[in-house]
Amino acid sequence: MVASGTSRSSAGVVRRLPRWPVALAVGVLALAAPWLGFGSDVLRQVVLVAILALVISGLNLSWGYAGELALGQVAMYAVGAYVGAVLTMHDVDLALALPASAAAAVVVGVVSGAPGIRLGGWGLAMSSFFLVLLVPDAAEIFEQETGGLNGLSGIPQAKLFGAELGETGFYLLVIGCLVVWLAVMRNIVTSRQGGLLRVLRQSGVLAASLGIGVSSAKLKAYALGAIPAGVAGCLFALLDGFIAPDYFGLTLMIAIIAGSVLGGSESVYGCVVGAALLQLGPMQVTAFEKYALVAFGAFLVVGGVFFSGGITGLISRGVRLLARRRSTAAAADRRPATPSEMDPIPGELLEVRALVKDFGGSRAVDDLSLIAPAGEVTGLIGANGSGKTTLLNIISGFYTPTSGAVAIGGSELAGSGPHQRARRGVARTFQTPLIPGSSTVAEVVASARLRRHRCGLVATILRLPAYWRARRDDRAASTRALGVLGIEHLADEPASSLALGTRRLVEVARALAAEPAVLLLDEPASGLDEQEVSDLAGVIGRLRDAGATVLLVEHNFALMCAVSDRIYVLESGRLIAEGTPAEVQHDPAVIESYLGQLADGTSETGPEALEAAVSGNRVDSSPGVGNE
Ligand SMILES: Nc1ncnc2c1ncn2[C@@H]1O[C@H](COP(=O)(O)OP(=O)(O)OP(=O)(O)O)[C@@H](O)[C@H]1O
Repeated sequence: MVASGTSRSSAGVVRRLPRWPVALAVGVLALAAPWLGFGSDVLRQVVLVAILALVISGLNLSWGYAGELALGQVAMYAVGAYVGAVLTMHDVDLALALPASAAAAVVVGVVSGAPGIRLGGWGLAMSSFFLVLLVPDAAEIFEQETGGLNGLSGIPQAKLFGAELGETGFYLLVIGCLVVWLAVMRNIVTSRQGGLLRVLRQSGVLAASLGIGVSSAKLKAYALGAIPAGVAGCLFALLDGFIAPDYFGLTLMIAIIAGSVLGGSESVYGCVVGAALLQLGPMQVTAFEKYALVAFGAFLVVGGVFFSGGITGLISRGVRLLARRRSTAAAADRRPATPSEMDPIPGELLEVRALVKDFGGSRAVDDLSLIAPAGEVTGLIGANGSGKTTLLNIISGFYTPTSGAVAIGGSELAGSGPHQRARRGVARTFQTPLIPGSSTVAEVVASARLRRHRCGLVATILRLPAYWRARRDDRAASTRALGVLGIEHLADEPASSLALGTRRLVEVARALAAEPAVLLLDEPASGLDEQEVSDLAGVIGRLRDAGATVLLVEHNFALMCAVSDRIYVLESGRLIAEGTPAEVQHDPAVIESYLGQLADGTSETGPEALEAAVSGNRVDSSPGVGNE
């Protein structure tokens, strides 16, 4: 079953080297600091770094990993601080006050984030920005509890399980919270949930096509990021026994973004680096306060321009370079190895009935009916703008048809969105491969399994048996899918660094790993060289032989004729011909449509002429989901 030549590259080995032992060693060292002779001043600075790191890590989760810029961390930090302070003043133990602060931050995050996420685009960034502006007003409205603009003083010393913590105890608590949170975050981002976040960041369209409910997944990431902010707020309130709305303003918001960019927003431990740089650097200078906004803005620009990926990204790149990643990856990204056998694919009948799609006044699909049976390749050709991608977008649920129906296995899919269609078994590739930037090939393929064998957050964080089962299942499925395409040896390579042809194969492997009832291939040969097209033809033929239902949209007429059992021809959204490749090649309507009558009244026929005509019509872009 497994492809030959599958030895792992040294780059892959380096990528998989765990970083947590280094982080754990730093954590243990920090915990031991009170006994290593450091004075109160130093310990206080470490506490401030840890608190800032907690807030930044929440932003990293929603922005760095899930790609949703949310500026509300400061507001959730403030909520945690006020809830923690008020509860402590009412003699509530920290064992309760800390989770309550986190919970309050999550509630505020969800309530304020939901509308922003639903709005899409910059909706969350805008709504969370306004949330930060509301902090002083909220403090004034609840003046009796919060002390209003003058702040809240007299917050007593923290008690944990009834015992006063003292300076050392409080220090250990703060560092302990950071260590535990970073362990939780690491377990999240190195799991399926992490894969889900990366898919979300790459593209909502991709996420939906993999069966992920985009809005709820984004909201979950945002809510998760609120937890460390709420905890940090509670700890901050107890540090000096005083808080005021001034502490939670725009300057801190910019500082947090700068810390995230500098440390590395797509990194678990980058938050500590970013927080330490800010806290131990500019925040120490008293005169800095006056120019803080400008300075943090400058950090942001410098970080964004010179270290995309932040300092931790820089270190990772250095380590990979040491392992001579470039040469190894180049060697690995060669032609596919001998593919392994394909398991049977339980394809289902796809039916499109009298479909119409209007965009404003223009009709993109006009009364189109076709069937794609299991165990066959059904081809769809047509000049640019003839409605092929629109049809794929309707089948996969991204567009709602004006009228008509789509059915799989005899049951209609009316009213279901793209993620529901994906769950029903519709898998697709895209004209431009959608591959999350920082994922390995194996992770990209395994992302097709995110909706299967659900493994909850608790099982993921605590590494319960359900987590290991899901992980084994994912690995086996991606190994199988990559094996049948002959690219299993690339499993640990960064997927986005591969050549276009290989990325297309990775997309097909991802679709295959979803065990699709219907497989939609949108121009898979575009941009491939002759050898790659021939490899692709072999793969499509084997998909058909394994029982898959394949609907192939392609401009490469030779490939279309070589692999299709039946071809449908579109012109301006209407079906003008259908039949076997031989029938279509000689169909007068097709010849007329692509070639027109020649000057001498004759017409040129055959696949070469048609292919030339179709390719001649080709331009590279048109609007719509498929053209992302
Ligand atoms: N989201 C949209 N809004 C408005 N018009 C659209 C949209 N998507 C597609 N169209 C229009 O519908 C028609 C069919 O486009 P479609 O992309 O489906 O064609 P196609 O056959 O896939 O072309 P290509 O081969 O270039 O991908 C075109 O006139 C296009 O401009």
